[in-house]
Amino acid sequence: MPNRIDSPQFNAEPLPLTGAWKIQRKRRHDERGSLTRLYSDSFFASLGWVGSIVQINHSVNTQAGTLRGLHFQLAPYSEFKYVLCLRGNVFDVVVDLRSKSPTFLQHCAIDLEDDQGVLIPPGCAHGFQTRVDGSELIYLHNQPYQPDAERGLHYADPQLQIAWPLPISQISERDQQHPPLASDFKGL
Ligand SMILES: Cc1cn([C@H]2C[C@H](O)[C@@H](COP(=O)(O)OP(=O)(O)O[C@H]3O[C@H](C)C(=O)[C@H](O)[C@H]3O)O2)c(=O)[nH]c1=O
Repeated sequence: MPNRIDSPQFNAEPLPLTGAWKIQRKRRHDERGSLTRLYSDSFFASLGWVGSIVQINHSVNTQAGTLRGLHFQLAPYSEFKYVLCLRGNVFDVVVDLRSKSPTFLQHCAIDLEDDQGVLIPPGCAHGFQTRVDGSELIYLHNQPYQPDAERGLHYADPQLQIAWPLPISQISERDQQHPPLASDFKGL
């Protein structure tokens, strides 16, 4: 497992799932306010990111306890996803669905607050639960949104055993209805 990677604008720590990183943005303060860099192709290429940024999404979540996910896209639209927290605090979960991965079907959960983010490699599902009202995330994707290629895991799937921190306050109909993983699920 590579060690942490540092630059003047970021530092990145490897997560237990190969190719996933927790990223800390370094905020430059001065008397006017502050500046942070959200992304740079050289730094993210050093973490394994491939291709250009094809799409950027902004997720605004009114209530604490809101749960979104767990979502992933099937090949050929499986994607690198860089999820960064702009406001608030979220319990962020990445599930390894890569059939050949030593951490297949394992997940890692990390808290993200402002100036923190997570880089998620292709073949992983992503979801989060907000810990505070008004939590906002920005997503950078290296593949376009393809609804026909999108799939979901159920947040309470017994094969995943994810310990969500709060009672769920808001969740979409669709996210409540994802089927459980088949007991012989072979992965992606
Ligand atoms: C993701 C996406 C959605 N949409 C449309 C589809 C729906 O009409 C509406 C809300 O979509 P959805 O309920 O899928 O949004 P989230 O539940 O926040 O999904 C996201 O949250 C989880 C945690 C993720 O990791 C994914 O990036 C993403 O799937 O926006 C678009 O038009 N473009 C898009 O890229």
